[in-house]
Amino acid sequence: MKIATTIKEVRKQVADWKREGLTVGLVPTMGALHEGHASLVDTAKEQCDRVVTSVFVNPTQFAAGEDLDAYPRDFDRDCGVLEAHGCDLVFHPSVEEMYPEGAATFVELRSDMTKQLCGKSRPEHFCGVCTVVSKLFHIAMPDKAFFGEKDAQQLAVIRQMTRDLLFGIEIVGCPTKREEDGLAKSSRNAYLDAEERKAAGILYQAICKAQEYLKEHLDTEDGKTESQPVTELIKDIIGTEPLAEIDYVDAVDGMSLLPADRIGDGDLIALAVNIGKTRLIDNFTVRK
Ligand SMILES: Nc1ncnc2c1ncn2[C@@H]1O[C@H](COP(=O)(O)OP(=O)(O)OP(=O)(O)O)[C@@H](O)[C@H]1O
Ligand SMILES: CC(C)(CO)[C@@H](O)C(=O)[O-]
Ligand code: BAL
Repeated sequence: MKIATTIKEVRKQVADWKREGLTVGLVPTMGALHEGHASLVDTAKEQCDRVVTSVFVNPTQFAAGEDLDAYPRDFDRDCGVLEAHGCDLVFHPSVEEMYPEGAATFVELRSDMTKQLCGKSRPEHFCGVCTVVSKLFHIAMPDKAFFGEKDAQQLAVIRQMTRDLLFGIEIVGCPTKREEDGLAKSSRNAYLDAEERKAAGILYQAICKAQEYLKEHLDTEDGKTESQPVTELIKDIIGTEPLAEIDYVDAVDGMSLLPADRIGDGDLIALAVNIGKTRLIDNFTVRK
């Protein structure tokens, strides 16, 4: 496995691969890798001849006061994980490499999609994500790029940006990997102390109850049901956990991510919950 810190090195390696007729998959990450990230690399390996993983904690997607400085970083450990999963090239640039002095161009998706869900409490976040992902696409020029469904809004935003900017890259969504109690794996789980970690299980418990509810309540005629009882059910369950503070529990259209009064197959229920100081997100797609 090669390690590159400059754009030039990545471009040269990718150009060599393309000359040989090999396909390239890109897995963008912010490091502190866990089995969720590893599953993205595994899927990329299955679908592409060569896999590039970026490890870059992107400052522009963090607002002032968020956890940019505290965000876990352990590049040596990350390299061990990536090597074990057959990654071919790791791109680990400096902030100056990705944002050269004076860089003032940003990529912004001007649609209500970025104003829903996490966009309500993180209004600048998706602009930072779109900007860095565009840069990574230009650098690695992948055939396919792999993103987790845990970050469902990010996946939808990147799909639209990729279409709008004519990147010609296939975006592949990958299922959420979970801990034994169902908690979605996340780099930020490392912030939780033992008591908070136990409390965090409430998110998945609420999701499972909501899925059970939906199995019984999807209308036989149009395959839909009212959203509010489902989101209220989730809120009530999470409300039983004293360490949990809800940011949002929303039901949205699966394509536009706009609020939906009635939901059915393909729509999304997404939540963000603070456990102590740690903000956790999770979601599921409604299935008939
Ligand atoms: N549990 C998971 N299962 C599958 N993919 C995941 C999981 N967690 C993160 N990913 C995906 O890995 C990619 C990189 O995510 P990132 O580095 O932000 O990790 P993270 O664990 O989501 O961190 P954070 O704590 O910041 O949310 C994203 O596409 C993300 O959706
Ligand atoms: C896509 C991404 C790597 C961009 O910094 C980040 O938002 C993430 O890790 O999900
Ligand atoms: N996985 C999303 C990265 C972030 O929360 O900044």
